[in-house]
Amino acid sequence: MDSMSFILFGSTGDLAKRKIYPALYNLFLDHSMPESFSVIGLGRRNWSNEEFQRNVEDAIQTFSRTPVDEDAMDLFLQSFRYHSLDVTDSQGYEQLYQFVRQREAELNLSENRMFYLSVSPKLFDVINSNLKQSGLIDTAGWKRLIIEKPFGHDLETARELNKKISTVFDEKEIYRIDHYLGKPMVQNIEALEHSNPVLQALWNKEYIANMQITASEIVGVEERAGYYDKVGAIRDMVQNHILQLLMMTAMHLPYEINAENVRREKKKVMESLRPLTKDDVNQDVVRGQYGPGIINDEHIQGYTDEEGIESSSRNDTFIAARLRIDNDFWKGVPFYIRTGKRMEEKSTRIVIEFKSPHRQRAEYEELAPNLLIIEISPNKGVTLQLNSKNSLNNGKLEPVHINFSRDQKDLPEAYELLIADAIRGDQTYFAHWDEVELSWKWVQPILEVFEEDNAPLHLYESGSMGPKASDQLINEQGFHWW
Ligand SMILES: NC(=O)C1=CN([C@@H]2O[C@H](COP(=O)(O)OP(=O)(O)OC[C@H]3O[C@@H](n4cnc5c(N)ncnc54)[C@H](OP(=O)(O)O)[C@@H]3O)[C@@H](O)[C@H]2O)C=CC1
Ligand SMILES: O=C1O[C@H](COP(=O)(O)O)[C@@H](O)[C@H](O)[C@H]1O
Repeated sequence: MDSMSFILFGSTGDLAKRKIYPALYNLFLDHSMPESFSVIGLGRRNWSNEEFQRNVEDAIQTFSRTPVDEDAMDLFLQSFRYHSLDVTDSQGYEQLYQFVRQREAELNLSENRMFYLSVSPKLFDVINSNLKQSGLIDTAGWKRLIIEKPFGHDLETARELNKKISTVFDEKEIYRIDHYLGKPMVQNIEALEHSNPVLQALWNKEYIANMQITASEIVGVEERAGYYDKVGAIRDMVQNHILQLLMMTAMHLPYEINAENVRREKKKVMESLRPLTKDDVNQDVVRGQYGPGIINDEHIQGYTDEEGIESSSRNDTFIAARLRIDNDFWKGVPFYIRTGKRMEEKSTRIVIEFKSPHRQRAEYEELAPNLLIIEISPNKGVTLQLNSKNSLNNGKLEPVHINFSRDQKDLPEAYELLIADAIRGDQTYFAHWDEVELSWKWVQPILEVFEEDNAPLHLYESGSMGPKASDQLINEQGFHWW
């Protein structure tokens, strides 16, 4: 693996602490970091190297999935240095450049530089311009950019951001993080289909009645009122994570799994996704907001009573939608998605409901459908629902479940898998610009209808599975949510 500098903008922030340091540490333990590397943490605060290293160690103690090994930790931290920089100050980049080069010389590193933007999206642009002016990107080795979400606020701002970034980094150098793509069970979808001829043969419109993607959360807006009230579930979850799950599930399997092929097939899914007009939105999309309720015996206040949220807020904390993919594989198969906060359970899953062939025998009429359930998080596993005779119940046909689940703690975290891929230069599980643009294009009419407040806002009880209108949406085709 190439030696490299990992230049982390936002190294004193929440994401770095909860996800990035634990991921780097586990990769280090796993020998998935280059033999020599330098991590340069950036932020405005005036930390010494020792303070920085102590913070990194504390973060790993608190958030790593594996226990800390003191010897390994000491070795790991030797690569970490802190450099104070206000990213809006263009003068400061010269010093940063000198510092990066100094560490490259000390550690005898090749000039491979990974720039990780773990800062507010407001700063993406200024960092990008300042990198362009500085010598940092003129390297004899590779340069790569890992960029956090959200990538734009709507179609237009996403395009502007991409245009600017593209003046500094080539598409092959841009790693847009969507942490759902790093989840092991999401990366398993294509393997499941590829390696099981039984599933491969059934994975199409002939055999599938509908597909359902659910990402329900128990948590509410938490401490992110300022951010969340401006974005809602549609931008926070649907435009990125949910549409990525849709692409991963619906893409036609390429013969060879590599970044180019997977991204080409995902793009095709988005190109075939039937666009919504603003008039369609009320038919195919349900907007909800949580009201008060009870979760785990605890009284929960409604969204508009949360700190930092205006009592008049019409923001969406829940979205359900019906989507159609107009290609040869999926024509006629409805895809249903739903996501929301303050729901009954935390669960991200994909459920594939198979068609029931015409029945000859009356006893088969009441049969449950066959289902393939892919549990993504927090449980990770696959369940197949079949029907079988129960000899303890007069030979009645009843649904049975064949399932396997992975031991949760052994599985790498999404950030581990994604950072490892970026270090190796593998873009398969990063969002290509085409996917991001097509996703914004698809959600744009919904954003506009919501902006104009031209869609009902259905209140749902905290602790429920969303508003009744979401059940009605799926009932229209004779289905229900699994
Ligand atoms: N936290 C999370 O769980 C998730 C976060 N994200 C994304 O990750 C990114 C970072 O989020 P998060 O860590 O939560 O944010 P925080 O607010 O916790 O951290 C922001 C970081 O930016 C630095 N910063 C702010 N202004 C400047 C400046 N002018 N110059 C230099 N550094 C600056 C801060 O350092 P200092 O104060 O020292 O200047 C701090 O390190 C965002 O894009 C967010 O959307 C995505 C998914 C989940
Ligand atoms: O990106 C985000 O994702 C989380 C949900 O992620 P998960 O891995 O816990 O399923 C969501 O809570 C947050 O609002 C959103 O910004």
